[in-house]
Amino acid sequence: MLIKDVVLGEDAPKALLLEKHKEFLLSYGKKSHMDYEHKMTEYLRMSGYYWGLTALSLMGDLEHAGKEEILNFVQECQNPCGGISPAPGHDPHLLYTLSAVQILCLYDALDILDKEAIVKYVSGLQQDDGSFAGDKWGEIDTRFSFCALACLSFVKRLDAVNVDKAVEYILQCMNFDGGFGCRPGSESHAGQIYCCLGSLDLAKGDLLGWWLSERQLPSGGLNGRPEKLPDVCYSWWVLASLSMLGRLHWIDHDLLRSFILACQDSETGGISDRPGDIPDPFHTLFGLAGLSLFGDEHLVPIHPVFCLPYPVIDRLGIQTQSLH
Ligand SMILES: COc1ccc(S(=O)(=O)N2Cc3cc(-c4ccc(C=O)o4)ccc3N(Cc3cncn3C)C[C@H]2Cc2ccc(O)cc2)cc1
Ligand SMILES: [Zn+2]
Repeated sequence: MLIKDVVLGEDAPKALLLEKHKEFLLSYGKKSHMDYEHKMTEYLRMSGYYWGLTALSLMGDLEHAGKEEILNFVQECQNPCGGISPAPGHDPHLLYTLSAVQILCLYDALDILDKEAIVKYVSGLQQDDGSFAGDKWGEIDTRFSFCALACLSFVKRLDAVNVDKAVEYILQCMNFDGGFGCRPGSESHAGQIYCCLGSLDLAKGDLLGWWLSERQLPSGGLNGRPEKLPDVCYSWWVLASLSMLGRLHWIDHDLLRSFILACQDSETGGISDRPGDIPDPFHTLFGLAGLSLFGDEHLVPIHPVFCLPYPVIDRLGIQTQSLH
């Protein structure tokens, strides 16, 4: 059977180009040609900051990013309803509320936001069936369950929502193949698995561990679903999920490491989804995060549920259920 995969070129990077990635992230958005891309990614700006800043934090370089400017940006994006927008003038959404909270955790600056307002916004998005809408427009997705429960965990207010109903709903999204989808009956996807496991933070199961380990291809890369091409960001979704399941060793670390290293851009720095593609902060974070989960000696260890460096989680004194 033909397996969809890529081939790692002989000239692909074999070492982690840390300094290049720091340059890539610190200069991202400063270049003139960024005007168009900058405008076109305004709708995800808050998440873009989270991805870039967390990647820098993994490389121990957060202090070189403009803290004051970023904290002001976050404050500008909080709405009276308590929700946070991706950029000033955009609607608040759970995705960007989580990104903002994660950014503030990185800087130990949660206090600059109205926490009660955030709690009210997040709890107000839970539906009768336990699911969460992403914003006032009502799209339901297990990604938003994760955003809600992670946000409330950071501010230690999980009591503000019906966690049992949230878990009950997520379990309804578990498929026959052990995976999870966006809503009951939706196809299994590694990203949703990450979100559901993170939300549940309880589920175990060889069936799911097996489905996840089956994501590794001969190139060493991981795909998000059977028959799909490998992609660096699945290194995170799959590995973080396996880490939560206590089955991280079910993936060949060396093979995946060589795939991630091959996805680095040795010219500009940054990591792309597959070898030879354009790098971006999103894949740079999740490539580094995958290596961090493997315990790369050059990277700060990352928490598999909160996707933030362990020192940040430890400093916040947040306990997550020990899964193994
Ligand atoms: C360039 O095309 C996209 C497509 C989807 C998105 S997204 O916001 O819905 N999103 C995150 C994402 C971000 C980027 C990206 C480029 C530049 C930057 C600056 O910070 O970030 C690129 C891709 C991307 N995707 C799409 C993707 C990645 N790998 C395969 N695909 C199809 C993921 C997508 C969904 C998402 C995942 C995690 C998350 O925390 C938020 C959103 C963004 C740009
Ligand atoms: Zn990707």
